[in-house]
Amino acid sequence: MTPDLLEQGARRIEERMALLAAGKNNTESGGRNASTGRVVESGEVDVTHGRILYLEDVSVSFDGFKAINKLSLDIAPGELRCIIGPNGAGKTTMMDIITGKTRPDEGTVFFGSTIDLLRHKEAEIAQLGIGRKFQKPTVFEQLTVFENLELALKTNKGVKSSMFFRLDSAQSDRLAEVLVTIHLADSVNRMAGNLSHGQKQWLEIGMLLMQDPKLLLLDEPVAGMTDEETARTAELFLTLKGKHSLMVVEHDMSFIKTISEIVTVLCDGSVLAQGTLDQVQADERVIEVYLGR
Ligand SMILES: Nc1ncnc2c1ncn2[C@@H]1O[C@H](COP(=O)(O)OP(=O)(O)OP(=O)(O)O)[C@@H](O)[C@H]1O
Repeated sequence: MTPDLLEQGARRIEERMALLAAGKNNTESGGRNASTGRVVESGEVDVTHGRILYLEDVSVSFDGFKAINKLSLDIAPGELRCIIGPNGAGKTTMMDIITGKTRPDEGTVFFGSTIDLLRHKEAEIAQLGIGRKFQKPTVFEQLTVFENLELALKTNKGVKSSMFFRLDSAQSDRLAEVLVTIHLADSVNRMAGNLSHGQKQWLEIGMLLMQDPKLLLLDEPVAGMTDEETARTAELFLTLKGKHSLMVVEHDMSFIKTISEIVTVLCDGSVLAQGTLDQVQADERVIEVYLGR
């Protein structure tokens, strides 16, 4: 993502924060900025409207039960958005819809302003630059940290080209950079199976980073981590913010407090509240359904 686009994203977040500070809790997906008319190169996501992800009036039912109900939200380029909400609120289903695993019954889901995600299959969406990390780490335990990261570059390649795959110098540089980012530079030759739970989570995030995703969806990334690992994960996410857009679903409020700018509260498949953590924590409706009295 170019500094130009990141600046636009940052501006959009600042505008949102100013709105929120003024007490205008914007839970709608409206408020589109006028296009700057910037020319978008092929392979790049068009964020000239200040959005990398845009959902409008999305609904899906399972056996007549509305798991997602007219859900609208959008995310700015480079933003780190936290999503909270009670069990069954629809957080995972929302990620399933964004990544093409579940098709909604109705609604709009756009990546940037030109890519209609509902027209793409799951594998294509990953290739477009949306990476997803599930709650449980799924690294290759019998391979080293290095091999896991190297493997992440081979995915989506044919068997033959995978066999003869060699890192070029740009890829080697990227791998070295990712190792530092995920705090595993000292563990490059360790078997992934011997890493701690937190380190496995970081390695899996590193595998996603090897593909340089524009948007990362992270489902309960600090569940099961020690306090120290959680603190380092917060550091990691704050490093990623700006370079990537992140959507983080988490129940750990102290973690959310460390990393959050805007927090979206989902309930019954739609946005119940949105704002800074202090704002949503003070919202009676959020206290009622999620945070408890
Ligand atoms: N494939 C499915 N078939 C039937 N019901 C489903 C399916 N997927 C999700 N649901 C239901 O939709 C609702 C939303 O589930 P979802 O997993 O998205 O919630 P969540 O907010 O991620 O919850 P949690 O915090 O517990 O992970 C739940 O009531 C769930 O049982």
